[in-house]
Amino acid sequence: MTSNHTIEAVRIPEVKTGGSVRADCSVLNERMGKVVLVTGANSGVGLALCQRLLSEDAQLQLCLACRNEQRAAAARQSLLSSHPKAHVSLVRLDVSSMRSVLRATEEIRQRYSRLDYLYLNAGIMPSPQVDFRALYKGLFSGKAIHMFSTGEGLLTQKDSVTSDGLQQVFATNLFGHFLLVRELEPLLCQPGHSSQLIWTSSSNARRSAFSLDDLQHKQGAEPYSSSKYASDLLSLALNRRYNSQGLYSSVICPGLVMTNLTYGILPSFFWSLIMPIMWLIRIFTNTFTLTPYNGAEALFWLFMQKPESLDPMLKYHSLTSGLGNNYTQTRKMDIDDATSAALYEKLLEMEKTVRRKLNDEDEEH
Ligand SMILES: NC(=O)C1=CN([C@@H]2O[C@H](COP(=O)(O)OP(=O)(O)OC[C@H]3O[C@@H](n4cnc5c(N)ncnc54)[C@H](OP(=O)(O)O)[C@@H]3O)[C@@H](O)[C@H]2O)C=CC1
Ligand SMILES: CC(C)CCC[C@@H](C)[C@H]1CC[C@H]2C3=C(CC[C@]12C)[C@@]1(C)CCC(=O)[C@@H](C)[C@@H]1CC3
Repeated sequence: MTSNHTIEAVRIPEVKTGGSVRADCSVLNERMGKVVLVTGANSGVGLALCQRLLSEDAQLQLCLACRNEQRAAAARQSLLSSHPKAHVSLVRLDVSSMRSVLRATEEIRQRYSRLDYLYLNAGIMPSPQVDFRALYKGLFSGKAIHMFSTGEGLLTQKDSVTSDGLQQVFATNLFGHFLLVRELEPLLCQPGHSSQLIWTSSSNARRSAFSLDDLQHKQGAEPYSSSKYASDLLSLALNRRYNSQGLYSSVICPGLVMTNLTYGILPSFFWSLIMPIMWLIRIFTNTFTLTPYNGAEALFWLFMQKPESLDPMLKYHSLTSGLGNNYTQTRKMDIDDATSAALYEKLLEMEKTVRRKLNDEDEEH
């Protein structure tokens, strides 16, 4: 990781007109009625992002794409209780099921004529196992900070297979989102408009966990790291493919955040117990953002950027200082065009196979 840049979150500029203060119209008009779709919006970082977006822009058309109707309705209710006039709609989407992606995107295409932001945030880390021996060794290795900010060498997961015959982690964290983007292309690539794809990746993404010969990570024990590295590569490929049509893709890492995902690693009472230690570690790494609000910092920061100004080789990290101040910092990703293009080709091939399989199944019934 090289070239770090710290960036403060910017707010809509205000201008004084005849004694009254109003928001700069040129900026505001650009944002009015923007359509934002967030996957995995019913909890954690996704829900915190939605709260922050509505506090920034009351005119947003926000669509929460979630797999569980009850949890989605509860999230919508909590957003409406703090923003009663907000436009918040729901769409049922299980990103790990390709049939669900096709059904949801059909509905989204009927509902909206364009999409300004697509947050690809839903993600899983099933049955995580912590290697406590590696943790103990890491403490005295001189690489403790790196270990705490990336979790490198500390975690393995147990994967399973979906009804489409795909690896669950790959299908959820990457492939379902890839198909989502492909299906929503007409809404994202509108002449005269620019749109943003924003992936919730991770600093746990590691080149050595990923292989072009085993895209789905069937053979390893780190499907999470592999899927997040694949999302970094895919984001670059999407930029190469779609920038000329006004579509821009970026990746972020929210830092270590206390959410359902981390409560799957260690129980919530244990995290609460070691909270003072984590505040202490935060002083040295700033990557322990800990709350969903803090973790959503980079997602929120990107919302306010001109996408043309973003560098496709950088990852945007949410960071929180020892004093609790949030900021976004960029770090260069360990990715290259050749691997990214090769992954993209393989995903297109896989897409064809999946579509063929679904068509065959439809014909059989
Ligand atoms: N927490 C952390 O420390 C870090 C998290 N991240 C990433 O942040 C993202 C958000 O996770 P986080 O907020 O932490 O955890 P949460 O578990 O709180 O949020 C994950 C969200 O994804 C949804 N989701 C999972 N599987 C599917 C699916 N098949 N279809 C649709 N939605 C699905 C969940 O829905 P449901 O409620 O139905 O399960 C939930 O809303 C993930 O991509 C994660 O990898 C990255 C780095 C660190
Ligand atoms: C005293 C301690 C803080 C003990 C906790 C040890 C480990 C369980 C954590 C140390 C670093 C953590 C970490 C993650 C999970 C939990 C740890 C390994 C992540 C891998 C979670 C998901 C992500 O995407 C990463 C950004 C996290 C990196 C740090």
